[in-house]
Amino acid sequence: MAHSTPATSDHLPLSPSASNLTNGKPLTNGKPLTNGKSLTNGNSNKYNQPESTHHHIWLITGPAGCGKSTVAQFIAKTMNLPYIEGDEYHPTANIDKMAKGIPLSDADRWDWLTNLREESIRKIQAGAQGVVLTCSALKRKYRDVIRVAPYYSHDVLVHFVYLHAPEEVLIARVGARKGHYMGANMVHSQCLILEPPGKEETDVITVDVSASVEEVEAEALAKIHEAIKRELINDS
Ligand SMILES: Nc1ncnc2c1ncn2[C@@H]1O[C@H](COP(=O)(O)OP(=O)(O)O)[C@@H](O)[C@H]1O
Ligand SMILES: O=C(O)[C@H](O)[C@@H](O)[C@H](O)[C@H](O)COP(=O)(O)O
Repeated sequence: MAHSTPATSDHLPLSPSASNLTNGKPLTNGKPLTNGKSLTNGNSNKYNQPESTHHHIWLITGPAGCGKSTVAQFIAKTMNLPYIEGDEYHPTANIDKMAKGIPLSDADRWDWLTNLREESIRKIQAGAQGVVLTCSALKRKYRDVIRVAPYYSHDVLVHFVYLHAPEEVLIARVGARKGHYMGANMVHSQCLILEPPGKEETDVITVDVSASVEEVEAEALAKIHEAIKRELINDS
């Protein structure tokens, strides 16, 4: 994937950079994608979710080993939505760095984050009802990069599903995972910079992932359904 010169670490990349998929143009002209029609039709619809008039970015977030990929694949499959694996969008330089145990800097992350936002919007514009995206999004300013998605595509709602567990649980899970560039030695650096979402971040659903995979998946799905129902109430 081609990447432009990274944005500097002291500003948020609110505008698309040269590498963005839209050539710097907003992805919509401010028109809702649905013309006000419902995107789904009750719980038995093909999306397996409550009726919604919005498109969604469901960002599954948290440090390495918290279960982002595991939970995201389940949610995407259950809700019949495309899955964007954030790890696949890192430039080689980032992967090489992480594989050597060197934490990424803010500057290393900006283009990655904007690309994830762009790819999410592109999939929605191509017809997806929503997307399920994995990204550690450890700091609030990283989450804010995704939060500006509605600026480019007005009816998109961004939700974060924040998976958390004690550091020792994360270290054990990353240590047991095979074939991933991220070593267990990286978990501590991630926990050091982690800014857990505060109460003011009202678009965040929090799930304790100390429980079994099945329990965590069920809780995340139930909380997503509740969030969609809350939207319906707010819209009415
Ligand atoms: N709730 C859970 N209980 C036990 N093991 C889990 C749980 N969730 C994920 N795992 C395992 O932990 C490891 C890390 O999960 P993964 O989904 O790759 O996390 P992330 O994408 O956040 O780094 C994987 O080997 C996965 O099978
Ligand atoms: O599965 C994992 O182990 C993580 O998702 C991991 O790959 C990593 O956290 C980011 O992709 C790197 O970015 P950050 O340093 O911003 O977390």
